[in-house]
Amino acid sequence: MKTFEDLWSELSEKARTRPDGSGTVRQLDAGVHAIGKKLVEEAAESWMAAEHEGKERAAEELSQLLYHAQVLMLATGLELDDVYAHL
Ligand SMILES: N=c1c2ncn([C@@H]3O[C@H](COP(=O)(O)OP(=O)(O)OP(=O)(O)O)[C@@H](O)[C@H]3O)c2ncn1[C@@H]1O[C@H](COP(=O)(O)O)[C@@H](O)[C@H]1O
Repeated sequence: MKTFEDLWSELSEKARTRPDGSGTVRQLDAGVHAIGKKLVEEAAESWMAAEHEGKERAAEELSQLLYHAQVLMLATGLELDDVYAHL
């Protein structure tokens, strides 16, 4: 099973090597504003799923929220430790 740190390594590598067909590269090219909107959308979908759609759907939406949080971190030039420092 993939962890948060595993995903971070994978996305960092995608950002560095920019492989064809990567959705992450597409999102990074779209910029912070577009990524931020996607993050908010996934947050709302996570909330709705948790309140109305059950645990499995909530887990699915929350995984997408975590993904988009990492994309925003990459777009902003943040490292995991920069965020972990505030936990
Ligand atoms: N975990 C994720 C992940 N979670 C969410 N998403 C993106 O978020 C979208 C979900 O948004 P929605 O629910 O709104 O679905 P949608 O409306 O079809 O999304 P849109 O594409 O229209 O924005 C998906 O379509 C993906 O674009 C993800 N995209 C990629 N990953 C993982 O990231 C890694 C790198 O992916 P690539 O960069 O695509 O190679 C791989 O391990 C992937 O599994």
